[in-house]
Amino acid sequence: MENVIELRGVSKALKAFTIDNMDLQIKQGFVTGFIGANGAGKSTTMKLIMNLLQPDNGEVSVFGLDYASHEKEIKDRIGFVYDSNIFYESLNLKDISRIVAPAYKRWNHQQFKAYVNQFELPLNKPIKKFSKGMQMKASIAIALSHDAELIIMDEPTAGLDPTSRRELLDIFQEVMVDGKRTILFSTHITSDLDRIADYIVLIDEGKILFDKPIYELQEQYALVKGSTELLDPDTEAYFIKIDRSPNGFQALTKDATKVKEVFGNHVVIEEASLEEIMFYMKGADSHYD
Ligand SMILES: Nc1ncnc2c1ncn2[C@@H]1O[C@H](COP(=O)(O)OP(=O)(O)OP(=O)(O)O)[C@@H](O)[C@H]1O
Repeated sequence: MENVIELRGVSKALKAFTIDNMDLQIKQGFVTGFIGANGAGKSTTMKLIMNLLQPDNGEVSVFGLDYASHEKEIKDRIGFVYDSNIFYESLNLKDISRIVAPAYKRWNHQQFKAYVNQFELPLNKPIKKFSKGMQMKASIAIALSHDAELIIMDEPTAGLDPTSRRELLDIFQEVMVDGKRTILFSTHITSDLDRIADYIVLIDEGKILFDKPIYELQEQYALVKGSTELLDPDTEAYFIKIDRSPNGFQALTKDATKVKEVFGNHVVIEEASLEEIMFYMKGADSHYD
């Protein structure tokens, strides 16, 4: 199985927001970072993947299975971290592990205790008295303690201090070592992705703009600066978006090699960060790849 998650022609209309005919494949054995502006549709897509929302049209399959007949099996094999606390607030971690454990076939209490120790979480304190970062760590400890093959996390590093964030990224790398697991997580902190992501999916206004290996983004995408005199309808075609100013233009290209070939030393070509790619891709056509 190459794709652990597949969305085919998925549409979902919410009040003022639509996901229209979305296709998405998440590859097994890799870390995929899910990025996009506020309100772009990351959480909505993840809820569709988790069957917390049902599509109006199209198909969602996870591990090659559909939710209609395999919901329990699919959920058993996923570790899910949602962006708000889903546990009963007056319970503590001891109670929660007791309640959560029987729900999973392969709950590993030793593993759970190890994460609780590593994250320095109190076992007897009610979750409502945890800080936001502690609540996130608690969700992550549970998600990583039942031998899940697929780990889906909605902004797991939000609200964590820099040391905890780094520690968590190291843990994500550790859980990926056996090559069998898959991680999909959304984040606004693009430096997290530079550290651990293999693939990047960019979403904007409910549409997937691209789904690419991160090395391909680093190799092919670039920021180009030059004089506006170089621009005409033919040369503009090499760019996704062009910013013009009295001093010249700055643009994003997805074909740095071609731009070098065409413009030579007349332009300056710089590496584009994920943030810059996101900025320039906003409002671009769907599947601009
Ligand atoms: N239950 C709902 N009913 C109606 N609209 C909703 C619902 N949930 C989300 N939306 C809308 O869908 C859009 C996408 O929201 P979503 O939470 O998926 O974005 P996001 O990319 O996760 O954003 P952020 O980065 O801010 O978390 C937003 O405009 C939001 O207002």
